Amino acid sequence: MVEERKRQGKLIVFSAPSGTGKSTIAKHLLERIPDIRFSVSATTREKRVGEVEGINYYFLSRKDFEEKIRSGGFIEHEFFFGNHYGTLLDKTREVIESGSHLLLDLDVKGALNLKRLFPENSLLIFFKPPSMEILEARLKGRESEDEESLKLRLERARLELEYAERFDAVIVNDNLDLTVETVTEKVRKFLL
Ligand SMILES: Nc1ncnc2c1ncn2[C@@H]1O[C@H](COP(=O)(O)OP(=O)(O)OP(=O)(O)O)[C@@H](O)[C@H]1O
Ligand SMILES: Nc1nc2c(ncn2[C@@H]2O[C@H](COP(=O)(O)O)[C@@H](O)[C@H]2O)c(=O)[nH]1
Repeated sequence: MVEERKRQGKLIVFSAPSGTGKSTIAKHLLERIPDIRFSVSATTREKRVGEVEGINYYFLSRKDFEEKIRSGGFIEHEFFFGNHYGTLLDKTREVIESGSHLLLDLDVKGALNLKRLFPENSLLIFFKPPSMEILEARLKGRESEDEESLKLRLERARLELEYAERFDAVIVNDNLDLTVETVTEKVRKFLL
């Protein structure tokens, strides 16, 4: 008897300058397509008010994160804003081998590295803010950053925007409802 191989899940990657709206859009997409799971990354940054271990991130000490890098525990990892961020190998494997799809929220370098590892099985979506002024207002409105962190994030935003054209799709996140509609349609097509 020929054993049928289980279909592997696909990877959807969101990237955008910090504060553009990735997490907000992700929340809506996950409500609309239940077959997608959110990839919980590991980070060494401080937990924000309201964030929950294992839901938003796995919050690791710098020592533990660096130990995990050495033992090959990450598919990809990057260091920016003074902290490590990384996608856990075992969690990712578990989800895609179960046949569920995975939504990842990664910086531009992490996203492009993932594309190299999964060229056929990944869709990279880049979100642009309508303008730098609106991006700054969104970051300030979130009340999550101090002056220094705000400055770092806006500086990095300019650099990240230069990577947009390397992505499979680029969407300006102006009107949230419209963005969610557009993304949902693109993702549904990709998952067919
Ligand atoms: N289309 C939109 N119009 C107005 N405000 C928005 C829109 N999308 C997101 N926001 C708001 O902008 C702020 C930043 O959004 P969010 O936290 O989702 O960004 P992010 O890209 O995930 O940031 P980070 O990369 O730092 O996690 C939030 O307060 C969110 O409510
Ligand atoms: N390369 C990776 N980038 C990641 C990962 N997890 C999150 N991120 C990116 O970090 C920034 C900042 O996040 P914040 O929670 O501190 O605001 C954000 O733009 C994410 O896209 C990861 O595992 N790898």
